[in-house]
Amino acid sequence: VDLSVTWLGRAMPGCLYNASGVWCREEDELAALRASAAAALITKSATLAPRDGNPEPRYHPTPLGSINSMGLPNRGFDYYLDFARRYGDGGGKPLFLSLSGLTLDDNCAMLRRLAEAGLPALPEINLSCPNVPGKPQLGYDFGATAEALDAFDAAYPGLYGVKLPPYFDPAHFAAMAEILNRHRRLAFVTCINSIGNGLVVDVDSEAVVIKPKDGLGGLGGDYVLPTALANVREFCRLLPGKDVVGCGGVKSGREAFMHILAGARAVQVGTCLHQEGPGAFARIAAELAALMRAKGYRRLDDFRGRLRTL
Ligand SMILES: O=C(O)c1[nH]c(=O)[nH]c(=O)c1Cl
Repeated sequence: VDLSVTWLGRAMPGCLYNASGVWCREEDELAALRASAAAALITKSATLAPRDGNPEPRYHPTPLGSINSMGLPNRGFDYYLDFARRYGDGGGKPLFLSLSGLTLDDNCAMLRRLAEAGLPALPEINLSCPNVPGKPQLGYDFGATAEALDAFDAAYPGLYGVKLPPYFDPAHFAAMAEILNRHRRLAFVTCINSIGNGLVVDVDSEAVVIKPKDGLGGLGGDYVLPTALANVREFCRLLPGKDVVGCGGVKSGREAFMHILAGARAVQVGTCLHQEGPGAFARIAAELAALMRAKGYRRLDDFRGRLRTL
């Protein structure tokens, strides 16, 4: 079976890669991803200047997934741009740079610098970080999102994507789609980021499990799979001509299959990668291939977007 993906004028040897933020903050982590069965790489969301992020504990695994309030710890844009310069074409594995400026000007400055560098790396602009105290998620402010995308178009001449927060209402899917469809070079959306501001409680300690925001953090893993699939399927329907990358709750070939059935062009792995490490990509790919073989599918196009309704 063939798990390869061709999109954005690039070819990927498979369909799985990391979710931004997981195993991608440091150069050695990115090198491990590149050496793994991941079919692409994306860097930790960059701010213009380096950041330490929120106080620890700020990540906590649970039986059903994870909660995090990292607070955008990253090495700063120059570090990831330098990595991208030395990455070249990555031996056939596309590189994406996640950008999460604290202001619109910062995002535009990073986009301009990326454009000037003239590298194959593509930006995935993060509209959905839920964990910077005092900073609301851009993706939940439709006016601000519309303004930001106009500025991104002016700052960056190439193809770009955005990382969206989960939406939970058809009116919101429609409102976002109306805005996103105004932008021809906005070539892909990644659905979803963590479900923001959940609260995990430890019965024994009678306490929360992470320090920032009195325990509030973004949820990942099993908690988010149905929401992720809904966002993938709705935006595939509402954004003709754009690609949707599925992210959320992928821990085996089965969830990867679900995301592609819902329409995903490619699939990102977050919480499961954090817990298992880069070996997860070979395992999930093998499971997906076995599932495809059992169903008589030879390539992803044989079933992508074919989710049946009743
Ligand atoms: O706290 C974080 O660094 C973080 N955590 C998330 O779950 N999603 C994001 O986009 C970011 Cl930027």
